[in-house]
Amino acid sequence: METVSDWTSFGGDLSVYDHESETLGCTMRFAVFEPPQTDEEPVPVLWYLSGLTCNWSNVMEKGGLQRKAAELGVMIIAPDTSPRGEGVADDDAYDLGQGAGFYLTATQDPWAKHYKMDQYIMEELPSVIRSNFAADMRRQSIFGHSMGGHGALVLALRNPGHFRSVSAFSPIVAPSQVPWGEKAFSAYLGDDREAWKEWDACELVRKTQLDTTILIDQGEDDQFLEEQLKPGLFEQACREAGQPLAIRLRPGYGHSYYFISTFMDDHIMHHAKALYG
Ligand SMILES: N[C@@H](CCC(=O)N[C@@H](CS)C(=O)NCC(=O)O)C(=O)O
Repeated sequence: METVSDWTSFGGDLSVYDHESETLGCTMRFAVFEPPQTDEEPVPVLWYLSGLTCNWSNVMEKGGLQRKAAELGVMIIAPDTSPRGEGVADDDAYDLGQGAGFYLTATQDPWAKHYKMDQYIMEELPSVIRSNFAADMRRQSIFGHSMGGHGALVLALRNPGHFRSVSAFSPIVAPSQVPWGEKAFSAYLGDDREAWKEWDACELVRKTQLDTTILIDQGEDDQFLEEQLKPGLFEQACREAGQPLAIRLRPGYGHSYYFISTFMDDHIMHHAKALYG
């Protein structure tokens, strides 16, 4: 693991690292915000998964998470959104390939060789965090934005009990039914739509419910709301399955980090309550 940058922020430490990922077969960059409490004892961990085109920097630079995470003693990890590098399959479009890993294991060429973001987030990166930081890995939660909201919901629903809480800003909740998801899943998983169900929050929640209320914030003026996000589909699936869900529509807000940073404190408080409860 190699340190790329290291800053003091709100009494804590915000640092960026490169490491060789065996799972993904490339060098990966991630950021960690360590709250000041890590000087005394290991603290719980909150994973933040970003959206299309993003890397570690979007949420760390624009999400406004440091003050609340420092106050409440939560470590935040911001991984990248896909495998990266010259030898890694890519596409010219912003919504496929590098920057658009969709937090799944691809089964189709040329993607299958490197695109295994779920394994990276669930197994390899946690072991890097456990070995190098004062992290209490028995207490983990997850949240994310857009494609990363999809990632947070899907990873929590595929691994019930692993995360103490899950939340999302403007998540892609039904990738099998919207253009972003249809494009990515066709490429990564192939044409068999049965295989898509394993990576679709609306499908997963019908089979598995979580023992925690899922929190979602969604801007009503989000340009992607009607075509790509469709939170009503998840609301209906949760209602039918008996999954507790708190979904809050926010008038006037869009899809950007101006929206995310507005409600960031709420989400960190939601997770801290579960992590310290
Ligand atoms: N049209 C946009 C779509 C991508 C987009 O809106 N990405 C969201 C996540 S789905 C984002 O967080 N972008 C980076 C940012 O706002 O910092 C682009 O090409 O960048």
